[in-house]
Amino acid sequence: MATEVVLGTMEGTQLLPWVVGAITLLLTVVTVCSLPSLMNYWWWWRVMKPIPGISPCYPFVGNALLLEREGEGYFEQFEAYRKIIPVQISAPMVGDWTSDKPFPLPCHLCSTGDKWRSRRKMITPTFHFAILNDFLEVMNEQGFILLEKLEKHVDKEPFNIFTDITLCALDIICGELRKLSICHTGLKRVIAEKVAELENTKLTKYNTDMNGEEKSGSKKREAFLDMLLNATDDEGKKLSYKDIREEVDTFMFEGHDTTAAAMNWVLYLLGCNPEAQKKVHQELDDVFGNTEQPVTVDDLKKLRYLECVVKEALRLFPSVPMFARSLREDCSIEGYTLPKGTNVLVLIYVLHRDPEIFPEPEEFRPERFFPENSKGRHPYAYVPFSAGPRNCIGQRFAQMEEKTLLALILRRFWVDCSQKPEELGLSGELILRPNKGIWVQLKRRPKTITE
Ligand code: HEM
Repeated sequence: MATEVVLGTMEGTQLLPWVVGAITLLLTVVTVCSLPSLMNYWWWWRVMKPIPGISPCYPFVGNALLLEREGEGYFEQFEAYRKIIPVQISAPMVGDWTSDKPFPLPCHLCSTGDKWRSRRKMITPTFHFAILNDFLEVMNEQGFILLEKLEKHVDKEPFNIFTDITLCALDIICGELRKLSICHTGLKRVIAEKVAELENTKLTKYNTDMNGEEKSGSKKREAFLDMLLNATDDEGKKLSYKDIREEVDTFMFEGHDTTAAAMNWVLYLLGCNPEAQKKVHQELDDVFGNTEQPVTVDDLKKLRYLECVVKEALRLFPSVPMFARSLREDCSIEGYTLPKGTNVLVLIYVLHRDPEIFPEPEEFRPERFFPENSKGRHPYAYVPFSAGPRNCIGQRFAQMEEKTLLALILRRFWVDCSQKPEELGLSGELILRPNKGIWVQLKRRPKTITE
């Protein structure tokens, strides 16, 4: 027994140097491997340190955990700093997705470099004026369906209008795709059917042309999907199934949530500001008289006050309240240098509340956007659709949809809203929306004749 204990101790003593050696080696490898990151972090820390911000901010721990993460509080905390505020998670060692690496989700919105450039070029014609005008028909169609849904609320209790508007926006952007949004197998089948349909159309067109017949006067309305199927890059290459699926996902997401939120905010703001609503009604009466005809492109051009209302609502409640960029070169803001590679968040919500540019920023004043009042305003002081080459590709589509649906709704109804700002449940996520909905009361406008 005593011999066994002595032998065991000797084996343990012989193993000890191996264990110590292995641990030392491991620590050396870890230190050498993390040295570049540590040096980089130290350098970053030194450069960012002079910028006043949320304190305390400890190395590696950062200060992001001190941020208010909910709704209005999230944005309000930034207003105190106004121009620039450094936030460290434990940057730059984590979360560096906006640089050269693609975002983990495959979509146009999140793609970078050559993929984004090529996609953007292919898709841009889809948003051409002439094509957008075709969408006006869909917007009117869906708008009238929405009006019928709203009819049952006239002269009744306040109700949450948010879902009705959102579903209408969804129907406009994707028509038959709506039912397939979460089912990619279904989408694949629709794409295959569309490809076959397209080939058929080409064949029919060829036969017709060969027979010297006149082209049919009724131009078939193209849906987004048809346009994506026809899009080609510089070398004439078409998008693959996977590419189309990615783009459909992007349009479904970007193309309805944003406009739906924006229209809801307009109804909320007009419901709380009867004087502005009266001006909208006056304009609608001037343009449409007593009729309920579908809205035309010419009508839209005449709705100038409504356009200012839409702009002012997007100032106060920008559907996309912030966006991120990675700096390609060093940048100087307010005398502080932000080094190349820094990830920055542009807080549109805060930018649009700068009292030097928009006096009494919390007030809803569509007149701010009258041409005479916008003169001299910095072009980047108001950027609900972002700016530069990565700005919103759907801006004109969104403005057309907003004005059309709002004209249809407000032509027929008077909107009342007594919801207080604190009852909105503002959520500062990717899209700025009221978590508790928009509660309005509808009254029929006396002048309109329902068809
Ligand atoms: C009121 C409505 C809308 C607002 C406020 C809005 C706002 C924005 C903003 C701020 C961006 C830049 C985001 C970023 O850089 O991270 C953006 C990008 C984009 N938007 Fe919109 N959007 C609206 C409607 C639409 C619609 C209707 C569509 C499509 C039908 C659309 C499609 C896109 C796409 C594809 C991008 C990415 C562009 C690119 O990176 O090349 N948006 N939008």
